[in-house]
This record gives sequence, structure tokens and C-alpha cells, in this order.
Amino acid sequence: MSTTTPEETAATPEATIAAARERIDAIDDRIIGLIQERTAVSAVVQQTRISSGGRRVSLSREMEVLGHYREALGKPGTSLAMTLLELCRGRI
Ligand SMILES: O=C(O)C(=O)C[C@]1(C(=O)O)C=C[C@@H](O)C=C1
Repeated sequence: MSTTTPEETAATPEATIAAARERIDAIDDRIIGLIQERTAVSAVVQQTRISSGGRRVSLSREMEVLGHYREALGKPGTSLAMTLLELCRGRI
């Protein structure tokens, strides 16, 4: 039978922070993987458009992407989407 109270077995602040940071690092790894996947898919679209005589950039589509992120995440979502677009198609 355990003789420790719940207080005694509760995690220390340090342990709680360390465990949460491990989860954050794992989430960040997944986000980075998704960004790399997005970049590869975006390259297919851009190459296909260029090969068929179009331009690398589609500003109307970028407006849709920016709007999608802003609706989901608010104003900072727009900045995030702009950074994502720059990662996927380079600077314009
Ligand atoms: O959807 C497209 O048309 C793409 O080329 C992809 C993408 C994107 O990464 O979201 C990249 C460049 C374009 O300017 C617009 C959007």
C-alpha cells in the first residue's frame, strides 16, 4: 500500500515544464515536417504553372491562403502565412 499523499507525488514545477517542453519540441518537429511537405507540394504547383507558360506566383491564390490563416489565427496568422509563402516560393 502506498503511503505517499497526492501532494507528495505531484510533479514539481521543473518536471512539469520539462515534460511540456518535450511535447512542444515534438510538436515543432511535426510542424517543420509539415512545412517541408507543403514546400514540396507547392513546388509541384509552381513548376506545373511555369511549364504551361504561367508565372511562378499566383497573387489571387496567395490572398486565399492569407485569408485562411487570418480567419483561423487572427492577425498574426497573416504574418505566419506570409512567412510560409516565402518559404514555399521564395521572395518576391
Ligand atoms: O497554389 C498555388 O498556385 C501555388 O503556387 C502554391 C502557393 C503556396 O505555396 O500556397 C505558392 C505560390 C503562389 O504564389 C501561390 C500559392
